[in-house]
Amino acid sequence: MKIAIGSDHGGVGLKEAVKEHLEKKGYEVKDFGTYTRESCDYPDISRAVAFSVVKKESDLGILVCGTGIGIGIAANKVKGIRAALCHDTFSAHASREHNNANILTMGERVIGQALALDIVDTFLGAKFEGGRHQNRIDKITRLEEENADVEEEN
Ligand SMILES: O=C(CO)[C@H](O)[C@H](O)COP(=O)(O)O
Repeated sequence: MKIAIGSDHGGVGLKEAVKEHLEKKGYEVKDFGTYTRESCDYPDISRAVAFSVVKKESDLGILVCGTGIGIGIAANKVKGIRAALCHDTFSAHASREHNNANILTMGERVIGQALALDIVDTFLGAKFEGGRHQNRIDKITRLEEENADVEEEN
């Protein structure tokens, strides 16, 4: 399985830990940066990881910033992305099983590394259940189309 990862300066420590963890487990990891604590803008990283996922170059993505919030908000602007902020394992498996999330986001300034790695394992190990949840995902997808219609009207 190919996993795209990325972070801003506020999440680079946890991103590096996630990368090492995944590589040890045999995942193919595509790292979109950043690589240092030098300040950068998280939407640039969201864009790179989200595009890798929607273009199917990667199966799933993992994004880390200080809180996990901004980097997820930006990723969710990309059509086809369902980024889920998870700081507990219940949310991590539910985000896959119910929401078919394709990007996990976390905040390095919020949770410890051991919990974060459990969340990563839980997210990657869970599967979308389909059924009634597929109808809801289809409605989310239709919202993206409606947004495009609104843009055309203006
Ligand atoms: O969590 C974040 C976005 O949601 C960023 O990591 C955070 O805003 C960066 O802050 P600063 O520039 O003060 O280091």
